[in-house]
Amino acid sequence: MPEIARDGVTLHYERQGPTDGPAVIFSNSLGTTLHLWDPILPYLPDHLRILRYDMRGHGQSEVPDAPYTMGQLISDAEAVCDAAEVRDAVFIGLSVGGMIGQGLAVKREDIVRSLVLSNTAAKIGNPAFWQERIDAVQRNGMGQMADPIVKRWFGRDFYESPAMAPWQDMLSQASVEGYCGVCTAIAGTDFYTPTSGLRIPTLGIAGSEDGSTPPDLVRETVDLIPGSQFVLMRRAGHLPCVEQPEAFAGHLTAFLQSIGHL
Ligand SMILES: O=C(O)CC1=CCC(=O)O1
Repeated sequence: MPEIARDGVTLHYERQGPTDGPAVIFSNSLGTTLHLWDPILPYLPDHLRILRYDMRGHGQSEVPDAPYTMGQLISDAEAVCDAAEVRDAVFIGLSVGGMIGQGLAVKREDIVRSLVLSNTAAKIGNPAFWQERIDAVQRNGMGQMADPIVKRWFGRDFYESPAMAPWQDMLSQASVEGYCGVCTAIAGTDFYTPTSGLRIPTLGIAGSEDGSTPPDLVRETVDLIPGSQFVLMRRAGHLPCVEQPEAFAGHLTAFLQSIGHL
């Protein structure tokens, strides 16, 4: 079970694929673990070198006391990439994972050669919105909050299907401390200026039914980066890699081909 310690916090990560394959890093969303990406793995090319990790406060990574900062989340991702000796990679980040990707791309050009920004933005919500979420989670616990949050994650068809249950369970099992710590990091992040300076190939992915980061918001962010591509996935919500894994992997693979990463 590979893990590293940074800043006194143990971070869990997993690797798949050949060590000499083209590298991709996956970074997941608030309240999820690295298993968020399980559904797309069977549809990706075999020779990719895949790195996934759990953010601090999530999955099998340690849960330090909240609050956390975006700088800490970015430095954690950087430390995982350094430990796994991953360079020249495509960073695929969903929601807060996409914020981490934007920050790491600014900080470490040697690690992030290209970005996939799925269901994310340079700024998500505002401090009052996130404080309300923190208060509600601290008052009610993750178990009670999982249903209203998951309702915002998925398009209607998926939300009403039995396939939704494991994802609601994942959220119910998240640590309140870790969840609230990351909410604070998101609340304090506005990457419009640094992201506007990025000059790397970028693909934006949005879901037509995403209530958390609607398509216009995703598009506004990827348009900050000249030459970026954008895909709208219809009938998908905030987690299209879960709802439509084959289509999501198809968009990803086509992008990797288009930038010569495959
Ligand atoms: O859980 C949500 O409300 C959606 C979300 C916002 C940032 C993130 O990572 O997930």
